Amino acid sequence: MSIAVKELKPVFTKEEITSRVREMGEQICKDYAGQSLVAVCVLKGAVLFFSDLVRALAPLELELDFLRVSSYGNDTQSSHEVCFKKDVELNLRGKNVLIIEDVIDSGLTMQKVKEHFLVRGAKSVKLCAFIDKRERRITDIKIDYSGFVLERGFIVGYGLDLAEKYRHLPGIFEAVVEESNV
Ligand SMILES: O=P(O)(O)OC[C@H]1O[C@H](OP(=O)(O)OP(=O)(O)O)[C@H](O)[C@@H]1O
Ligand code: HPA
Ligand SMILES: [Mg+2]
Repeated sequence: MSIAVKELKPVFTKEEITSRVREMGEQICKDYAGQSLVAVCVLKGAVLFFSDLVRALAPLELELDFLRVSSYGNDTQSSHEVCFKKDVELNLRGKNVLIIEDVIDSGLTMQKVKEHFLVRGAKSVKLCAFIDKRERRITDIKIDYSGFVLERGFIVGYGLDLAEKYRHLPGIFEAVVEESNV
């Protein structure tokens, strides 16, 4: 199966993203005032959102760490197999963990990652996702902080990829694709 991108339709501009990230940062700072926190970036997709958001959390006592999981490969559909490729390095026992993710789609990735941190002894695990995409959800994962809700559409940019492309774009776009068996 090959996937060709026919068009990139603008969904959120760089300015809309910046303003929403600032609001999310203010809310998280209020909620965690006086507490320490480990912010975990879920690589690769969350890398741009993470680096913007943590700078909006400057008043908090924060540690940063990175996890790498993958389930989409080069496709626009989840393989339903969440493959852990790199674990966090900090000891999470007794810590407040905030998972920072680019998109929740089926919810499978976050279901597995949340369970993983609870097993590692975190005191609390909350989820912050920039895009909450609803149509393909098959879990009842709770998103504690979400940037924007979308019903459908495979999106790219601001860290999100299609077959590793488009992650570097500062805005978010819907990739209109054509699939063929050749
Ligand atoms: O809710 P789900 O259906 O599980 O989809 C969401 C996950 O899929 C993407 O990761 P991907 O497997 O593409 O890896 P990547 O972050 O390296 O792009 C995205 O970054 C999320 O981690
Ligand atoms: O819409 C999406 N775009 C990019 N990666 C994704 N992973 C799950 N959903 C998406
Ligand atoms: Mg991806």
